[in-house]
Amino acid sequence: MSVHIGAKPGEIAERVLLPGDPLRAKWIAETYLEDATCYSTVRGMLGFTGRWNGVKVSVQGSGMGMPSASIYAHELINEYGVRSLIRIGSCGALSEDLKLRDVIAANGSATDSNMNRVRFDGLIDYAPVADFGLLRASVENAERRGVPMRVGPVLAADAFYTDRPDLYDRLADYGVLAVEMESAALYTIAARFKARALTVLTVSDHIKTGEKTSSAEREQTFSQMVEIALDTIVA
Ligand SMILES: O=P(O)(O)O[C@H]1O[C@H](CO)[C@@H](O)[C@H]1O
Ligand SMILES: O=c1cc[nH]c(=O)[nH]1
Repeated sequence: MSVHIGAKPGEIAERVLLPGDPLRAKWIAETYLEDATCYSTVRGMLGFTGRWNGVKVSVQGSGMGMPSASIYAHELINEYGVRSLIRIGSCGALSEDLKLRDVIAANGSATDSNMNRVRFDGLIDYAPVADFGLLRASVENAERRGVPMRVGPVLAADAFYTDRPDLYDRLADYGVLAVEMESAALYTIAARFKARALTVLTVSDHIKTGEKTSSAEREQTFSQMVEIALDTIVA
């Protein structure tokens, strides 16, 4: 077991889905995975392993924000040998032409986090990007399922409640689709340790219109995103 994950060696698959919400992990395990078992309850950040289309897959809660998600990505890759990670999260739409429940694949991730400035001594603005193979497979799987998934950059923000909504407008002008809180750290850690990562998101709220889904809907109803991610992680 690692410090933050209570699994024994071999209990976690090489392919992992990462919802921020541990109860979304539980719902996915119970709804989609065959023979799912819970391998970790450490800090309530639940993790499960089962099979999707006969292939071993794990689903691990990663918490909210880049410090939390970084811990899970680091330990999964370095202590459990995980090779492919797909974050499946909720996000706030910045782009006017997105609506509630639209699905997005994040090909790149802008961020206001200081983590990569520390990594590169403030000398480089590192560009965290998705693994191209996973991204391409997710597009193919979305098309096969008839889901009109958008592909584009997102913002990984440190703060959920921002004092700078003007920056969201500026980012939208530059084609940034939505805001969430983990993708930049996931892409960076996967690159550093030679793993593959992708982020697929569902629009849970719209920053411009104020429309929003409930917390129960965010936990248990974003099924198109989950199905695309499952098809992609086993591809
Ligand atoms: O729904 P999840 O995966 O937690 O993702 C989004 O929701 C949380 C904020 O409500 C942040 O973690 C953000 O990235
Ligand atoms: O990080 C997030 C997630 C969902 N909605 C937001 O506005 N921000």
